[in-house]
Amino acid sequence: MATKHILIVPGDGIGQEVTAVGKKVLDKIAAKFGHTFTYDEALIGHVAIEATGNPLPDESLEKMRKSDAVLFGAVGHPKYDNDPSAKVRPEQGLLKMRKELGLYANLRPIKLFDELLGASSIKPEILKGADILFFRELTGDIYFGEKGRKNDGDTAYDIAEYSRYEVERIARKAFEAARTRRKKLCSVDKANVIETSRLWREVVQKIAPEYPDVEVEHQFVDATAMLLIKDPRRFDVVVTANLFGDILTDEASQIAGSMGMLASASVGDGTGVYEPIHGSAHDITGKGVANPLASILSAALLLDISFGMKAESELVISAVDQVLKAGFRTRDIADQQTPADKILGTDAMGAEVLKFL
Ligand SMILES: NC(=O)C1=CN([C@@H]2O[C@H](COP(=O)(O)OP(=O)(O)OC[C@H]3O[C@@H](n4cnc5c(N)ncnc54)[C@H](O)[C@@H]3O)[C@@H](O)[C@H]2O)C=CC1
Ligand SMILES: CC(C)CC(=O)C(=O)O
Ligand SMILES: [Mg+2]
Repeated sequence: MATKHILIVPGDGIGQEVTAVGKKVLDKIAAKFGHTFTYDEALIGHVAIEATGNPLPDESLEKMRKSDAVLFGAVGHPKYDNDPSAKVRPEQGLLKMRKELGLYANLRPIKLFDELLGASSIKPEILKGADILFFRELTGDIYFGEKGRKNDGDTAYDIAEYSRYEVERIARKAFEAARTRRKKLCSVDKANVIETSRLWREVVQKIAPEYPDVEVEHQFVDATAMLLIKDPRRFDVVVTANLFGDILTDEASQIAGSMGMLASASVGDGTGVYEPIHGSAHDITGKGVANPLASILSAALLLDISFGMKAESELVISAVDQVLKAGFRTRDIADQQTPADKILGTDAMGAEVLKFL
């Protein structure tokens, strides 16, 4: 029995809707296992800009630092997406949170629940058994380098930068994880063109002999985008830079059936942040149809990684599995065969998961 303090940071759009469900799952787990989870909430993103003018107020950051773990939703608002001139933006809050908390490793498990074989647009025989763990570097690359305009605003630039140290620490995490899985590591870069990628490959090649039990391959990012769809089962652990990891994992979400299925853990030097890989999804915000399973599975990662509560985490994953086996679906993972009465909204899906906890 443990006492833990969890910060709930729903953010914007469907972040609000799905994080509320993730919190209910944590509550139920605490009650079932006799743990005491205390909670607080903090602002980030558009809601924080509206309230304070700042996408990540100091107060939110302080609360994050003092918590044992953070359950985060998403940031983003249509108002900014189509206004390239906006200087203060919700996404700045997210990037600052990652940088300030030293969250350099973003683990994105691509796990296909068997019941969802039909939900993907990829053929079931190609998909069955796919199980990939992405390590996306999260505090470097083009997202954090100097950016700006010159020539009276007619030319824009973003600088991508990686140090040897930054590459090595994420690569080591990926090697360690591969050791506990199928012992295969694919390092993804664009070393045929990009200098940061050449450093990336050099570092991975240099430390690889320290992990002789792990089979390493290097792939270019463009080929990887193709191979993920052609033969997803060829991958075990994948390690890559921030931008490539962002794009490839949205693509890989189709292996799991939907963006609404993919959870992630952002970890590093300080408090771990657990977050769906999806954004604030303006197109479905407020409709009550968002899939809460990514937030629920993020809560499962939180229990496992930040609290060392393996049994609790496994129970959450098994509850999701049972709900899918019982035939319940949110709209994004329903297919032609799903009866209308099995297609649930966000809260109803959450309620079904709670029944199995
Ligand atoms: N981690 C974060 O906070 C992220 C924030 N964003 C922000 O989110 C906003 C929207 O960006 P988009 O490119 O539309 O990406 P998105 O991930 O929000 O949505 C992409 C598509 O997936 C669907 N989708 C996403 N999550 C879902 C769920 N749980 N259940 C059912 N369907 C789901 C959406 O309806 C949409 O059609 C932007 O402002 C963007 O900057 C985008 C990605 C990540
Ligand atoms: C604002 C973006 C960096 C968020 C995103 O797309 C992600 O983290 O996956
Ligand atoms: Mg993304």
